[in-house]
Amino acid sequence: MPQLVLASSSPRRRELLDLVNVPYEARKQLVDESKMTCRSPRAYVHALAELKGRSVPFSVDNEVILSADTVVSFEGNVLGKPKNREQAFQMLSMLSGNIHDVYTGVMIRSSEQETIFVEKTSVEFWPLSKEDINDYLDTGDSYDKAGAYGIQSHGSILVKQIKGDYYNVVGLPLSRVIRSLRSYGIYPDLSQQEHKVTGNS
Ligand SMILES: Cc1cn([C@H]2C[C@H](O)[C@@H](COP(=O)(O)OP(=O)(O)OP(=O)(O)O)O2)c(=O)[nH]c1=O
Repeated sequence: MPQLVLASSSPRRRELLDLVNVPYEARKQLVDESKMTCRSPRAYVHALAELKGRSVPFSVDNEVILSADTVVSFEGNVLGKPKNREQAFQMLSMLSGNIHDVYTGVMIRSSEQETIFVEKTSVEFWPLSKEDINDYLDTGDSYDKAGAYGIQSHGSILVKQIKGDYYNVVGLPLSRVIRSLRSYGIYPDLSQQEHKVTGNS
């Protein structure tokens, strides 16, 4: 049986694989993202996903390595994680009332085959006042996330609508990843899902 290795320290990417019960082992990748030169967002996440994927060696024969990189792109600016509150404020001010794109690059590789793709989701923010932004920054949710927000947490309040895969914004385009993993012999264990029925009785 092929073994999936998630080359990532992102808690979000782990949670997303857990959501569909894909068994994996997480292994930290050690790529220095600050050394990357800026290019188009699509080329950037493609190159970083590949660098991260190749930085984790196979430790046994039947491993399948999965890596990813996510950025926010707005009017030619590629936004990664903010370094401090001031930068986070600038990013959110830029995104306020506008539509931006979130790109995630994904690499899947085994000793026999490789897949790399990039998924894009468009996100529209509500117009945000300085107070809205400062209230959000006070939550501390911004700092480890591209574009300085987390759509899955307090940042959901900032978002008016999205077009594309929601999970792509959170860091892994889940349905496309799961579909690609099939060709590597890796499948979600859907029998483990709990079925909870709620309602009036
Ligand atoms: C836009 C957005 C990004 N993010 C996160 C996903 C990614 O973890 C992070 C972007 O940083 P990445 O460099 O893609 O990933 P990472 O450094 O967290 O983890 P690793 O490289 O080890 O895999 O931003 C959210 O969680 N929610 C959002 O709404």
